[in-house]
Amino acid sequence: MTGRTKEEERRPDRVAVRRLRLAHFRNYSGLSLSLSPAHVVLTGENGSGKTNLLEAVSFLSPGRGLRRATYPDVTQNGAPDGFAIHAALECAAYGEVEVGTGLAGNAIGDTARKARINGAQAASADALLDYSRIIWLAPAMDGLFTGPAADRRRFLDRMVLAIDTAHGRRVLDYEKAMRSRNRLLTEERSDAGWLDAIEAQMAELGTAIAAARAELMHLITSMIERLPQEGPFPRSDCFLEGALEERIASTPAVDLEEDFRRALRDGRPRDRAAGRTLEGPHRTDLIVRHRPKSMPAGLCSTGEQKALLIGLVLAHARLTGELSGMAPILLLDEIAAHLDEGRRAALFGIIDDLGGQAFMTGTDRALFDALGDRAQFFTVSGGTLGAG
Ligand SMILES: Nc1ncnc2c1ncn2[C@@H]1O[C@H](COP(=O)(O)OP(=O)(O)OP(=O)(O)O)[C@@H](O)[C@H]1O
Repeated sequence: MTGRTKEEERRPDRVAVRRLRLAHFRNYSGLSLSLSPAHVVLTGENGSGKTNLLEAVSFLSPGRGLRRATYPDVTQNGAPDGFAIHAALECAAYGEVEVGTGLAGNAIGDTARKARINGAQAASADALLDYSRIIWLAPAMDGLFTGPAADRRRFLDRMVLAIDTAHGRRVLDYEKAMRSRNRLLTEERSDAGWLDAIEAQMAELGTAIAAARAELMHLITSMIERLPQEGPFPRSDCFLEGALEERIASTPAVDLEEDFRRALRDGRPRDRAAGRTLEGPHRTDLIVRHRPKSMPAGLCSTGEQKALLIGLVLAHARLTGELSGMAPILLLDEIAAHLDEGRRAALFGIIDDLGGQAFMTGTDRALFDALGDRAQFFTVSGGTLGAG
């Protein structure tokens, strides 16, 4: 007997950043911070380093973080030896673990960022997903529903990490194979055998990517169904517009991988003329509709889009917690300032209920007063932190 109720047994474990050290990251020459497991509120003037700190935490997951910055950009101006981020994470499931990441020297590119777990180099930054899940919401995402499909695809692919930690790597491998195919097609006498091999790889990866996205859509839709009808953030209807994903839903019996491979082969003259691959999961779009208004998200007002996005991100956070067993660390950049008092209180209630540690920023400390001792407060100024 554990003495825990069924409800408690289902609750994901809290993962908390207990120590954070930064070296040469953005405007932080060096930072050493001890934290309690409570939420973290960072307030300070514009340009003081609040978002930079959230960005550093976002680098404790694979990918290019909440700003999608290049690694030279996040390295402090003038620092010759790259940047380093170290954190001690605490979780009931594994105790405490030291994770680290950084970039040495002038290395650039997605594969260059290294990850260390308890001092040992990991095969890739994907290993960080075994110790925490990090989900963010930042002002840069405000145009998600009106901007390019590529941004929504990236958002979608990050959501898929909730069910498949290898998904990000698969997407990168697919894109690399596609770039090789595009290059080969432009050559005057391209090697047909080589093209066959690349297309077979694209078909295998592309079908797996589409299947994982379709599965995620199914799960997120069921999660949204379980949320209260009259919550503070509107519910969304999400679906995928993409040939492969649609066929997975409508004709599951077909051998999609073989179909896609054949489509790529048959499409060579068309793609050669276009100078790029015109069919595949790299063209998929995530369509989001505002359910109460029955309207495409892109047609909603700025405030409505923001509320819809918050709702979607919180639904994803809940799903991630349920599937991984770890309540995600939330990075909420400049969110509280855009909400009225009622919605702000509701947001604080939801993040408590999700069970994870949340990092929040704003210029006005008073907006977070309601958190009381559920949060630790810091003021940020010129890349240094003081008690808030
Ligand atoms: N590579 C870098 N090296 C040194 N400083 C940098 C680097 N990149 C950005 N900065 C500085 O970091 C500061 C911005 O910090 P940040 O975006 O975290 O501000 P913020 O506190 O979130 O501000 P706001 O309230 O305006 O969003 C700017 O002054 C910028 O010049």
